[in-house]
Amino acid sequence: MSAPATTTEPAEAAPAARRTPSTLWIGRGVAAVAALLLLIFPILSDDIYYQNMIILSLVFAIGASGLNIITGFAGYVSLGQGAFIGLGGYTIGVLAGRFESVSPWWWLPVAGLVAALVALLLGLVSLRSSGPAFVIITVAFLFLVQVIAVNWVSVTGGTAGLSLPLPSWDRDIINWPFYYVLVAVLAMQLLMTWWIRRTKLGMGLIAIREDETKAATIGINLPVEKIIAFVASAVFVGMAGAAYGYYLTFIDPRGMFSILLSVQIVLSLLIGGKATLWGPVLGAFLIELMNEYANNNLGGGNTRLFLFGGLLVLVVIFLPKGLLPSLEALLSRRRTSGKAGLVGARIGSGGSLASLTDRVQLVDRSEIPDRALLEVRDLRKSFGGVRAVDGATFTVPEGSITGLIGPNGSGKTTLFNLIDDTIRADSGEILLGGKRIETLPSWKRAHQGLGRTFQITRLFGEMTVLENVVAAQRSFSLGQLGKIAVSGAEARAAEELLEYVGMRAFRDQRAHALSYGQQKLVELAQILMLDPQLILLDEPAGGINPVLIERMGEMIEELNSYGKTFLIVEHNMQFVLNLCDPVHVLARGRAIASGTPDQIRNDPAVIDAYLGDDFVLEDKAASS
Ligand SMILES: Nc1ncnc2c1ncn2[C@@H]1O[C@H](COP(=O)(O)OP(=O)(O)OP(=O)(O)O)[C@@H](O)[C@H]1O
Repeated sequence: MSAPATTTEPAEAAPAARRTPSTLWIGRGVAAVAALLLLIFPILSDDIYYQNMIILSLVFAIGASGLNIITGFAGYVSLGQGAFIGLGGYTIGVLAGRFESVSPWWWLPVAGLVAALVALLLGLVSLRSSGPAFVIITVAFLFLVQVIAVNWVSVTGGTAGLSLPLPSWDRDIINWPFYYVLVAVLAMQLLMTWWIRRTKLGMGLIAIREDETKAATIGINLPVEKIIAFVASAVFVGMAGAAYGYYLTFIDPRGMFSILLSVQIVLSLLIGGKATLWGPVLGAFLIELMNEYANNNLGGGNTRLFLFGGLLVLVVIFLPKGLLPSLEALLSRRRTSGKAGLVGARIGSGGSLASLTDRVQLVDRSEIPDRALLEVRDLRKSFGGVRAVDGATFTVPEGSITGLIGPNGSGKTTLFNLIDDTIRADSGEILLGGKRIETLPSWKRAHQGLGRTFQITRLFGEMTVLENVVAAQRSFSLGQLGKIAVSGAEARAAEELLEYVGMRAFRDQRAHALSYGQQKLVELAQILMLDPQLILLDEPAGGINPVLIERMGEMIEELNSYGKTFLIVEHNMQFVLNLCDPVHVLARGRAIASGTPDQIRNDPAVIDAYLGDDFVLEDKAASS
């Protein structure tokens, strides 16, 4: 067992993406003071006006922090978040009216459950739509629940609304229970957000936001993770809605399902900063200040819709990241200005596979069965009139490094897309280890042992290098999703793989800051996290320097010596012919030749369709 070769020491790094301990502690200090002030405010001041303002801020903060999970993390923008406040309000309103002897507080968890169930339905919709279409659906959803509340008069009271029981406690502390219940719900919401961000689930959601198709190829179970995110984004919001409804003592459909409430919640999130823990809370308090200003000085009512709608547009254009991330970026710029950081740092010389502890299964080559690991049978895919893959049939023997070559546009990348379900085939069969996989979604194919890199790398740009690797999910279980990803065993395995590809020193850099060659290495580490049986590499030597091409070749050979099977698309003929056996040649979407590198070199059909006479002359010159 050889020791890992040394890499660029992490100590040299000036990680831009990671917060320094001082910034972290300043942030924690500010949050602790704010939380303390929030807790003692009703004791310090009995001013009902300010208590009311804080209560509304807390409702916005819970709504925005819930929204953060689907919008900030998973990238699904919803303008219907206010509906969950309304649903919570109506749950308590209806139940408190029916069961007068029961304290209304008991209906809070029920309100959370109702919101969660409705969110589950919205989550199901998200499986079929995304982007602007999804935003429109969420607005329609908001109006739909409002229409139901208006028309289901026997339950909701229709436009006449519902009255709730008046608080039974001392008038001196009339707001306290509402205030502290909302503080407690906010604390639970924030705790859940903090926990999700640290888990495999959180990594999966951010990966979905960054590139949903790619996320599926690294084993992220899109349907389940999205639905969990939707439910998590609504459950505490429903509870907050119930507390808010009880606090108002009267609810009606116009107030509880107003689009203004949803706009204010979205704005709170966008102004404070998506995908941050405290951004939505900061944003909520700022929005409530503006709310009060608009009510007192601008006439309230529709003026507020005009004000907040306009503000929404301005924030999207001029403050797309929100306050907290912008502040963090500013501090990071000041901290790193004039320092070289990792720019130009050498890629590490890499470690040894044998030093990896538990992630990659090392196989004795003599135990590899003599069979085809991948079989592609009569696969077809057309784009309009273009038959990109037209009856491709070939096999990849287990334990081989198989090459797939062919002219530009011959269908190689499309074939990869069909094999990993980035695109669904029109017809044909794909077998992995003897099992049909052509009807499985991408993430299930990844769990069956398929890993794939892309011709133009597709890392998750806003995630750090380490997060990119740790996001990959080898299998699926709810227990797996709850695993902490940013530290512990998962992070250790990812670091080992980064060490192996020579990129450990870059672990805290955001992926978009890496060079193309560095991204290729991280993408390789990312799919190794899946411990795949079959690795599809799309142009691994394309666009990188000769030293890295050599290192890439060495890693492929070493991984292969430990039992990994490869299918490689590559235009660098020397790279393919030195490394691969067998080699398949694709032309016009079908395999026209297969054989050893020597057979391919000398096949007249291949020379005619792809290699050309120049290649034959150059190849002869190189070998003489
Ligand atoms: N999404 C798409 N929509 C329409 N046509 C497509 C799409 N993807 C691929 N094609 C077409 O299918 C054919 C095969 O493309 P593909 O990218 O698979 O070729 P390739 O062999 O990988 O090429 P290269 O070596 O240049 O990467 C091309 O004619 C291409 O224009």
